[in-house]
Amino acid sequence: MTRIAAIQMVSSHDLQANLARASQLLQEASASGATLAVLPENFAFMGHKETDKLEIAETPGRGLIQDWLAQQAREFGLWIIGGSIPLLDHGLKLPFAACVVVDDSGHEQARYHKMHLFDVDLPGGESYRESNTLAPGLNPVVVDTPVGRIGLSICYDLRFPELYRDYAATGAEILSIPSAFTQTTGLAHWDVLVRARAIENLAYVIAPNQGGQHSNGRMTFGASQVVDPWGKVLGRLQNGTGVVLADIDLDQLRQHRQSLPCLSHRRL
Ligand SMILES: NC(=O)CC(=O)C(=O)O
Repeated sequence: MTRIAAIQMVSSHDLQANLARASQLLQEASASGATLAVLPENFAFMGHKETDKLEIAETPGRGLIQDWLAQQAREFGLWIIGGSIPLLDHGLKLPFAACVVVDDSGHEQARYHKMHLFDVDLPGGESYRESNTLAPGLNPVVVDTPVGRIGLSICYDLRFPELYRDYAATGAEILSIPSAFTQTTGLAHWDVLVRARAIENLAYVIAPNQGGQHSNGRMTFGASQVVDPWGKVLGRLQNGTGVVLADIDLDQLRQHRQSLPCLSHRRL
């Protein structure tokens, strides 16, 4: 059994304040015995305008937020999945929303770019156009960690089950979904989608969310959670900042996959 932590935050436009709060929560996770912690989407920064993120964008492998991730991992002896930070690759006009995974020595082990961008007009009038300020990622990414094989994704990706099916087929045992789900869509869809991804893939899901009112006026849903392969919610936090802890038991996962082998019953 290995303990993991989903970190819930209410990030603002104050980068230093966000990193200081995240650090307290990572320390709490480590002191509670976690081996790996996942920070939510936009953990380091939620600007007033969508374009504000361009000001804090870093180049892959270099920058204040990536250095901070490495230092925190070393200090607390944690693997950290850094929900998302804007990373601008050479020659590109727009950054990726990148999920950077560092090991407990502070070395980067994987990097995933959010594949599905949140371009929506919701019935109540809320509109989002992530593709104005972000480039879409092209590839699924799995990473082997001391906790198990993890399939990486970010927020809106949650709505695309084929990504997680691909991860299950690649041997992923844990699905990581750091998010900043809106209050409106979270209320309607978050819990059911998170549990569905766990049940249909017989995988653990770790889904840390942003949860509260942000300095830009935006409301996010919270309800960060860890779900086991049978769909049981092992831990959940509705609002505000905090740490959700859960124990991963890969023997139990294998038993579930053996007794209900729907992953090998697929016909398409
Ligand atoms: N914020 C997102 O990327 C996605 C979201 O809120 C939703 O899918 O709903």
